[in-house]
Amino acid sequence: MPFTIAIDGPAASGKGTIARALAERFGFHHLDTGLLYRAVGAMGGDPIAAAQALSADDLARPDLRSAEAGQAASRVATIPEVRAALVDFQRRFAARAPGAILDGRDIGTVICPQAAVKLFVVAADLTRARRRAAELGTDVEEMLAQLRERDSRDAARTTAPLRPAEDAVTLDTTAMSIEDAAAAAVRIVQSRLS
Ligand SMILES: Nc1ncnc2c1ncn2[C@@H]1O[C@H](COP(=O)(O)OP(=O)(O)O)[C@@H](O)[C@H]1O
Ligand SMILES: Nc1ccn([C@@H]2O[C@H](COP(=O)(O)OP(=O)(O)O)[C@@H](O)[C@H]2O)c(=O)n1
Repeated sequence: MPFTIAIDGPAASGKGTIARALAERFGFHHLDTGLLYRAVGAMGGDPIAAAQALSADDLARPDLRSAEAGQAASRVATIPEVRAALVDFQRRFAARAPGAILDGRDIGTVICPQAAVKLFVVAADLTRARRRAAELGTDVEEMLAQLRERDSRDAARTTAPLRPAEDAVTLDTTAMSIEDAAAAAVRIVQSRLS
């Protein structure tokens, strides 16, 4: 049975960074599920048709990491049919041997409720805004407002809202370096692998 790790949490909390570190350490596959929604938002037109037609190649678009793509993703992510069209791709990925790590918003609650390990990665709003603004070279105050808007939309939607699974371990990375956060996540996974 492949080993699945679910990593959820608000924007720019450090999910992808931790997921990549775990993928490297344990030799597991990694899927940044946010790219699926970013690609659907970026494709324009009917988002439901875009989600149904999505292919892995669409995830390679260079413009998906922008703040605008994140906002567009968050808007299409409220549409139940968009979410339904993306479930199979994520679950097929989650079944890849020897193990798969998926990061997003609803992995531990909807996509992979049976995941062996569920992390809910959080950090203070301003910390997250500073990190993402540094990453994109944009203004911190503007990023803070954007992240707050996106996080509240993600948490308020009726379908697959952003929330920790009952059995998720919460990891607050506010005061952690990237190395500390990765080491903490590795320890959590190792405790479940043994
Ligand atoms: N613990 C940390 N300390 C400092 N910077 C971090 C930490 N974790 C992630 N980052 C940086 O913050 C930004 C957002 O991290 P990322 O892993 O992409 O977040 P998410 O996947 O949750 O959106 C990236 O530039 C990343 O390098
Ligand atoms: N599994 C997921 C992943 C992303 N999303 C949506 O897609 C947007 C972008 O996700 P992302 O993970 O790329 O965003 P960041 O956390 O990297 O900023 C989120 O704000 C959500 O609205 C989702 O609804 N479900």
